[in-house]
Amino acid sequence: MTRVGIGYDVHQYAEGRAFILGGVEIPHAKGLKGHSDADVLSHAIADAVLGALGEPDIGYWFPPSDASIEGISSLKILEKVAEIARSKGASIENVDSTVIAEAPKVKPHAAAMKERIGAALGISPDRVGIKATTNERLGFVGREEGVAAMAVACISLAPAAE
Ligand SMILES: Nc1ccn([C@@H]2O[C@H](COP(=O)(O)O)[C@@H](O)[C@H]2O)c(=O)n1
Ligand SMILES: C[C@@]1(CO)OP(=O)(O)OP(=O)(O)OC[C@H]1O
Repeated sequence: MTRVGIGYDVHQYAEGRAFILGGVEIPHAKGLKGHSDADVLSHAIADAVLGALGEPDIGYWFPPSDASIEGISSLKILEKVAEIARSKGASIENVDSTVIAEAPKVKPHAAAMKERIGAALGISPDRVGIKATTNERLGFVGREEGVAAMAVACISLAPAAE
């Protein structure tokens, strides 16, 4: 049986922070704000997989109130999500995503992101889709106040786990 899930996340730009997306640090004048490394793409993908698994969202597994996870790499979050999938006898078939950002350019880094996300999820990079678009300068993304990401995931469940 296959199941799908959807994820969405937004992070604000912040001075003095790294810009980490899909586990890759992209050189940029501003980074993203968060309790974690603020990897908006990995968070959307994590929620998509958790949704497909019928599990609670990222904030349940990694509460923003937990001081011990301050600055956590979101690749660790994806590794945990993959572990949850394995524990339920589920295979992650593929994930697809879109980053919505005026800057920086995502495309030059997409191959590296696919490698890192794939490794964290335990799937081949060719099962990780990463696309990007600007918001044509409209809204909070257009004003460069923040970055959004959306993702979908497809998983298959072994018959015993259905
Ligand atoms: N942050 C971004 C935004 C866009 N791209 C790439 O540019 C293409 C054109 O984007 P438009 O919003 O102008 O249609 C888009 O298809 C992406 O390939 C990007 O890399 N990073
Ligand atoms: C992983 C967490 C932990 O605080 O990361 P944040 O950086 O707070 O990011 P957000 O996407 O707002 O919520 C997810 C959180 O659970």
